[in-house]
Amino acid sequence: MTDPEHDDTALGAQLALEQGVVDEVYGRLDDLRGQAASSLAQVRATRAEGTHQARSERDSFAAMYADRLATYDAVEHKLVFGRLDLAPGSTDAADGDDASRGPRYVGRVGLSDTEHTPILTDWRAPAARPFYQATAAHPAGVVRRRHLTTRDRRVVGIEDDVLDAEALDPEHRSSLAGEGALMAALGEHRTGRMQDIVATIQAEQDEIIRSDVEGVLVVQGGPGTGKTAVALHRAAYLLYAHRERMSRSGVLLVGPSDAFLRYIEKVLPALGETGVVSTTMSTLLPGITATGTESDAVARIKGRRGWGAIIARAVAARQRVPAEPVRFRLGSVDLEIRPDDVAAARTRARRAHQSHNAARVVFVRTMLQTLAKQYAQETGADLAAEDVAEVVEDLRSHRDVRVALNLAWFPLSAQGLVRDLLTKPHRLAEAAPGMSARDRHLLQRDADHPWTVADVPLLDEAWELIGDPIDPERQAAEVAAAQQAREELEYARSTLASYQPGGSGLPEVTAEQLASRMAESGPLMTTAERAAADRSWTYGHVVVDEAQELSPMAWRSLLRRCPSRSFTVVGDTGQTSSGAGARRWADVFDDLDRSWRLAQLTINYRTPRTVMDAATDVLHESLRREGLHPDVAPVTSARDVPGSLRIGRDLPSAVRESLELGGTTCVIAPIDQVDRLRAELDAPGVDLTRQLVVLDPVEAKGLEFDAVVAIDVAHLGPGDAYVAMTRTTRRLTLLGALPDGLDVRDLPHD
Ligand SMILES: Nc1ncnc2c1ncn2[C@@H]1O[C@H](COP(=O)(O)OP(=O)(O)OP(=O)(O)O)[C@@H](O)[C@H]1O
Repeated sequence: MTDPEHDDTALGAQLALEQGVVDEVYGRLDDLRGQAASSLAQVRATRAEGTHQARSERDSFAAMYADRLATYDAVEHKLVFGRLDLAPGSTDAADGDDASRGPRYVGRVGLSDTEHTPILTDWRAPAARPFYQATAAHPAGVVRRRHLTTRDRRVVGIEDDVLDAEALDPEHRSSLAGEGALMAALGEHRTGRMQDIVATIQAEQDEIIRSDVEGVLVVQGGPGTGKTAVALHRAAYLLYAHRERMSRSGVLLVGPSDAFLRYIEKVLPALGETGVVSTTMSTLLPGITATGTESDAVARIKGRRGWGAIIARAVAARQRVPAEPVRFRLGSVDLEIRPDDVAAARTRARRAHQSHNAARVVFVRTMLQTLAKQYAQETGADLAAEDVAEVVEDLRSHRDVRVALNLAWFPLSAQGLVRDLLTKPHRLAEAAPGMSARDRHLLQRDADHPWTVADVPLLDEAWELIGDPIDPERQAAEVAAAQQAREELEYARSTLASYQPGGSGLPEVTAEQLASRMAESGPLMTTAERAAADRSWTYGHVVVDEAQELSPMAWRSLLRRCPSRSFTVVGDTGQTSSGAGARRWADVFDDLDRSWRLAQLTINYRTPRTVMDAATDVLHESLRREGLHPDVAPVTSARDVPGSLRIGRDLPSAVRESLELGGTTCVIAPIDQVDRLRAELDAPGVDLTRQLVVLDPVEAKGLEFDAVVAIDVAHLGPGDAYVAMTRTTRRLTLLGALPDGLDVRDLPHD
């Protein structure tokens, strides 16, 4: 028989014991923070004297200490959340740690005491893995796993999983206590900002987070299964486990919307990581923001695979051999630009395998030399090298030559080429002879139409083939910058050792990171900032969220950003709303990367079971009606909430009652109603930190709210209806036209 009073005392004693450990860890964090602050103050107080080198060194170290301070601040919340008790004699190959050293504490970062003894294990370290992976069937030497719940710096709860009950001594057995940390996290009110899940990552999620960095990993999972959370934690894990490679090349995260990027922006910093470039497809290319809209039919045409060949043909069409010789006069000599010579120069330039604009230099040089030879033949002179150079320069500046060579090999820009294709029917017909006249007609638009998201991969394709606009000054500056970067890396390597504080528990700063800060292009520019500004940057890893929305052309663009094909792709083909998006992952990846692998997530941590089951019925009904067969696996909700699904009476009362639950409420409606509803409810824009927002289903992708009021779900496509119905953590109220497939008999009507 259990004695409640004894249980309380035992729990109190355990809480006090854990508080002691947590205090020590925070004490160490405070010390390190103090050290970093004083180092920063010291560096800042140093007078920036003399050379550029000395100044940039000072700035770089100042930035490094400022970064450390920011990291210490970011990990403050829930710094310690786990404890592993290992069976006596069990050793861990990862760090040689063994049970005799006492329990192992797991937290956001790794910390050691002043004697260099580890006091906190980084959640990403191999030694922390059993915290997420150990089960009763496979305890991995763990006797007990303890979840610590802290508020501010206070331990307020403990919860134990006994993995090896045999090995537990009676004293330990009586100390088992605590509410489910996971359920507690799931039950919290939403704030409009995603929180990390580091304290409660589940085994199937951990498996994906730590999966091998190489290759394309596709994670399919229904709504709320933690795909976004897993993708972000995987990015943090890879930055930790492959720091050298990732700090040099960076990690790119592609999300569905700016609102989504704001929603998740706090997660990686809270995991101690800031070096990730976040973007949407609309802003993938530096200097271009796609704000235009267009019909789904047009987006679908633009998303088709064949555009690589179409754009290549459009570029090749600007490398032309004239039908007739072009005659001109240089001084008193008659010369001609002959079709055969142009054809030969064109072949030579094409063989250089460079972009159009870079190869143009080869073409022009070849043509000028050919014409200089013709000049020598015509004059019968045996020209010395300087004379040839002079003739070449005269030819280069000759107006007729310039015009003829431009016509033969036109200097292009990606924007100009794509705009021509979309606004000049003859250009598109020439480049896309296989496209139907109807599709070509659909694509045509006015020249001042803003870029759309479906244009971005076409622009990228063109940019790849055409290269940057020709700018000799910039080319020279790039060569000089590359030389300087090499020197700075050498310098950073040689000086870094003396500055590394050591024993801080934080990842060491690499020479590459330091050198990148010293770069002339801006002493405080990080790898991430430089990567974001450079279209041709190739990343160490790319994470793509809501990946089901991307077209085959968008995938081509993204694969270009990481030729080593290290990708984490998360999505749900049941939620696809773009006509150009994916219904089956094999259709996307079999063509792009044969070695792609699939992982599945099956537990919904967001949506109450009643709501999730109804959403699934509606999805299946609408897919059946539309004859669609996406790969969707069944999803089970981790919990239910009484009264979580209801039919509303009218908008004001549905919104009022939703807001009364506390936390956030979102009204989701077909796009043509959104403006009116925003005005009516005084909820303008997409500010997720407000208590009430109005969104269309595409804007709501990836987000979640305490309560959702979904209007006219019957008028939404299958993916959009599924998205709208699965955004809530507590209550879904349906208003207006109800979707087919919903069993309304037992539902409460307001
Ligand atoms: N292991 C976990 N511990 C605590 N919370 C979790 C866990 N896994 C997921 N969650 C929570 O569940 C919710 C849904 O997660 P997330 O947004 O990552 O799902 P998703 O699969 O991307 O959803 P969707 O496809 O519907 O946008 C989030 O609030 C997330 O914090």
